[in-house]
Amino acid sequence: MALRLSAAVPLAMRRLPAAVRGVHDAAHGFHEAEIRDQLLRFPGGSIDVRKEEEGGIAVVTVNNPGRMNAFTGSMMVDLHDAVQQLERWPEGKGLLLHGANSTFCSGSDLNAVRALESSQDGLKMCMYMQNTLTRLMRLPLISVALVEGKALGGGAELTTACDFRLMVPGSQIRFVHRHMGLVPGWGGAARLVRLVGYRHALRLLSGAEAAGPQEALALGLADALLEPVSSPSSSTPDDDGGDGGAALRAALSWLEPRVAGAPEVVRAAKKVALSGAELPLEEALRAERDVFGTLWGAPANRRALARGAKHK
Ligand SMILES: CCC(=O)SCCNC(=O)CCNC(=O)[C@H](O)C(C)(C)COP(=O)(O)OP(=O)(O)OC[C@H]1O[C@@H](n2cnc3c(N)ncnc32)[C@H](O)[C@@H]1OP(=O)(O)O
Repeated sequence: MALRLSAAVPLAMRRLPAAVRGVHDAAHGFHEAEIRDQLLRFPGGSIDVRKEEEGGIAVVTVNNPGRMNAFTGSMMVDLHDAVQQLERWPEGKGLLLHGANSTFCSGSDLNAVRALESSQDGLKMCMYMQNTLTRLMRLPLISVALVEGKALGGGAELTTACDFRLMVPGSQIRFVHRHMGLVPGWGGAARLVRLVGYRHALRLLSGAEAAGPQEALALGLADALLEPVSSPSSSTPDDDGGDGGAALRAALSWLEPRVAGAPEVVRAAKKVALSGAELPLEEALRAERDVFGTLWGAPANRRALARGAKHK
């Protein structure tokens, strides 16, 4: 019973206010409304969100194919709004992030980069994107980046904000920042180190090396190599009839079994894993206890007991 009482305000929610908090706020000199207005002066492309209510999966498309899905300023704002929308989707379980026209994303739109050349403007954009990608990472959804074609610069950073990366043959993740006289600024370096370890991260960053599927798999940067099979009679929305649609279907097939079942259970799995990744051990244990307390004896747990579930 004590567990149930303490679960009334789960520690995980207090310590990981995942749904609403980024990293930077006014105390750090960051004023979101101000940079938002500035970014909206660089329009083009869109971030499209399609929620599949029945399966609880949202498909998010980075859509600026004329510029290899580079991020314009308005797309940065769109991504922020998409994440905010997904934070307010209690039935949501999964997120599939991909690029239009079978390529992932070529990073910042270089036209916007040139226009925002002062270091102050660059820092504001950096903090805006760090906040958005941190909130994306902390969504209570199991998230997957489907990498087709190239994920370059900020595009490579974006993949690291997802829980999993799936790659197709010929695709690559490449932190090209060094060639632009930069380092990652959207949180990509910090997340890359956590994914592949310090040495591999430093090698990928300092050499601006492209990681294809095999290397990415070996490093633990990618989680699976998809071998999409085209099907002319697909019913997947947004299916272009080519490999893009096939890759999307293959990625959904990978994700669906991982988000099967009751939303509260899937979301709880994400919460405890995230607590383990982000918090010191004792806090993570307390957070895990609190999340556990919300599920023990709850409907999904009772249904499983009633059916006498076996796990062969
Ligand atoms: C956070 C910091 C960062 O993101 S720094 C990294 C910024 N990104 C880059 O430097 C990528 C630059 N682009 C490239 O290397 C190539 O365009 C890549 C993506 C490899 C594609 O090559 P390729 O298949 O030959 O196509 P292409 O060069 O003809 O490009 C097609 C059109 O797309 C455009 N494009 C591409 N990337 C960007 C970008 N990041 N910003 C703005 N526009 C971009 C190209 O300029 C080209 O446009 P156009 O057809 O010439 O009008």
